[in-house]
Amino acid sequence: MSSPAPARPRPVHRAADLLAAYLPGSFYYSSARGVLLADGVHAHVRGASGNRAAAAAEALEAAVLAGVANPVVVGAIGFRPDSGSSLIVPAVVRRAEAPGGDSWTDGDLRPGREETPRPANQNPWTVVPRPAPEVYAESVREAVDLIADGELRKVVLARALDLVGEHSISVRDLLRDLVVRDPAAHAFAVDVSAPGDPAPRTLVGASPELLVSRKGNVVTANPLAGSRRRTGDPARDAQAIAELRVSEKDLNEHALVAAQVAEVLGRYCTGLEVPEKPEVMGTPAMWHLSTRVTGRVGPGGPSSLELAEALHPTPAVCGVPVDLARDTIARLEPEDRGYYAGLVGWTDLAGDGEWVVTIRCAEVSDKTARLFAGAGVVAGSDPAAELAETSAKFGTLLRALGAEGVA
Ligand SMILES: C=C(O[C@H]1C=CC=C(C(=O)O)[C@@H]1O)C(=O)O
Repeated sequence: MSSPAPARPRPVHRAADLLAAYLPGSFYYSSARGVLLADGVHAHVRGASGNRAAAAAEALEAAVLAGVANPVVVGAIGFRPDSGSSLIVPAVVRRAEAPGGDSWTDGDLRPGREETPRPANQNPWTVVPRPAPEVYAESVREAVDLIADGELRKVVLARALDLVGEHSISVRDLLRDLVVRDPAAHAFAVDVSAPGDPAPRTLVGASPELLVSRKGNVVTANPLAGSRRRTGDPARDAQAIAELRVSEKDLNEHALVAAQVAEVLGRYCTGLEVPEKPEVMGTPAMWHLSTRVTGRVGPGGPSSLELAEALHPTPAVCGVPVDLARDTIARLEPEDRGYYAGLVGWTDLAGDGEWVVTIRCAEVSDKTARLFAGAGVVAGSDPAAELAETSAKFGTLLRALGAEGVA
């Protein structure tokens, strides 16, 4: 057996250089905390649902013994327990830490001097909604009836848009566009190609929702639920924010997520802090109710991936009670979610890492992009409003693809 490689100091990289260095097949992840760009595969991490943190820990230890310095596990896990996962120990990892420890200025992440982002993927698109919008609205109506009748309290129903272009989609340009438009988002690109795929498949997106991060002994989660479209018009946006703060329906929808996240983290953390009332956070496309939950874990405590597996799926993407919500989703949604509503991120040997909820994303393969967006259905949900909310959520990806307004 070889002895562990001595820890080497990490070279310093610029965030913008790492974004520019992304190539198809790389793993890219950026957030307020830093940028991680990974290339090549040292080892694949297998493991069934609920067991992936243990498989990741084993793979990291084996990587150290094989001489990999500072190994990490990176990748994505699908929505359903039997969905695929794409987790690896990469051969090469380059990182850039955010300058102040926890936030970027726009300029840190911009690859060039370009001020106004313009979609680099100029494709004439054919758009196919799955299902048709009226069928989605009908399924929301059915879910509202189920909620009125029985045990189901919340279910998140999603719909998909398939965009087909005339030429191949550049994932590199799409990723760059997403990062430039919203440097505060958790932006990612993950190769999720599976055997038999006719072309490489990449999961790419800009999620606003931190499932969980661990940095040293500090654990943070940032559940979101309860939404309004962001229009860019100051008066309408101020009204949307004011409405969101007092909407009983949205506060109830949000409270279910915040309570589940606090309950799960409470099993692992001490000193849990859960603000009493949510705040409103904004992305370029949406306003969301947001609760930032923090706590601490002891030495040898759970890794970020163990915490993420315990939290997944939160009622931000599934529902309450979870099994009934999952069954309802399987029955009412015509398309398999794949990686949408799963998790994307990284974890290291010390257990540090960051995992986000896989929303505001697309699976891209050659000329096609499949986008998903969902909305939380609770008592009192209006099918037309939930449909409009999913259209607004598609905005993040549609703008970056130059296809705004097709949803
Ligand atoms: C399920 C999605 O968003 C979640 C995150 C924020 C707000 C949500 C909502 O208000 O329904 C959703 O729970 C999505 O973007 O596809």
